[in-house]
Amino acid sequence: MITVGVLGARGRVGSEVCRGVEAAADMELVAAVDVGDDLDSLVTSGARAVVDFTHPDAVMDNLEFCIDHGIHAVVGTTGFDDARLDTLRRWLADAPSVGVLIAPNFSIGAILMMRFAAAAAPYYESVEVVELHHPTKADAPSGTARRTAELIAAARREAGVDAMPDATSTGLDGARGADVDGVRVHSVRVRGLVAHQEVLLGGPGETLTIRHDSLDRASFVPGVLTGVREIAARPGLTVGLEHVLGFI
Ligand SMILES: NC(=O)C1=CN([C@@H]2O[C@H](COP(=O)(O)OP(=O)(O)OC[C@H]3O[C@@H](n4cnc5c(N)ncnc54)[C@H](OP(=O)(O)O)[C@@H]3O)[C@@H](O)[C@H]2O)C=CC1
Ligand SMILES: O=C(O)C1=N[C@H](C(=O)O)C[C@H](O)C1
Repeated sequence: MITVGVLGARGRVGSEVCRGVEAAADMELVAAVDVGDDLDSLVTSGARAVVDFTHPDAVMDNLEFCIDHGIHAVVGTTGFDDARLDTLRRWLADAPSVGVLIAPNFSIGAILMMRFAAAAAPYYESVEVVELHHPTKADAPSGTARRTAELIAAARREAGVDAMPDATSTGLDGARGADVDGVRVHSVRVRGLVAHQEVLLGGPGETLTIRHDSLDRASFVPGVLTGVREIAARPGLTVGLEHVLGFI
């Protein structure tokens, strides 16, 4: 049995993960922690792995605690830039048996969408990302959109593709979205939505649209459980569930 603690256990995704862990025959939910609860319960309950779906402002403190206490971590919380990833690598260097998996998106469709977008990106003059989420989301753009834009930019750099055409010279600030590595990312926040993304690619006389929809937060749970099962065998830092799934 893998003993699992969940951080953010009363949240939208954390509560789904708790249900998933409880339903898994090879796992036991030993700690369900949210704001106001003591992180020490992760240690006293004997959690071998922790799942974190909390808040970008909270996740680094949680991870420092887990690494210090030799607990593996599977992390869905967003907000990881290069500086944060470097900090994690430094902490993990002092705890060589601990594994941390950071995944901007745990749904299989989103991972495939990112890979399809990166594969198609060098073949089109223009590529832009539109992400659409519920209005209670803390961050913009989404972690998934950032990662998608970075993958697109890397694929285009590697292929030696020219910069995208854009004649915009006047207008309102923000109208062209955020610039992530030279790729425009647009964030929509609308009540009723869960998590959705479109990658729009265009060349002379044609467009290609790659779209993924998470219609229910249950879409994230199988990927999280896979991460929990695999993390003990992956010491150090892993970024992206695709590595665990063997896509890369
Ligand atoms: N990688 C992926 O596949 C996915 C990632 N996410 C990301 O996961 C994160 C959480 O999303 P979501 O579930 O929608 O958010 P919610 O706000 O619904 O849930 C977060 C929960 O964590 C609690 N929390 C905040 N700080 C702490 C802390 N220090 N210790 C323990 N619990 C804490 C919150 O409490 P309170 O409300 O009182 O602040 C809340 O109950 C976001 O960063 C989101 O972008 C979301 C979906 C999929
Ligand atoms: O906050 C959310 O809801 C989601 N967050 C992740 C992100 O920022 O990419 C994953 C998914 O989009 C849902």
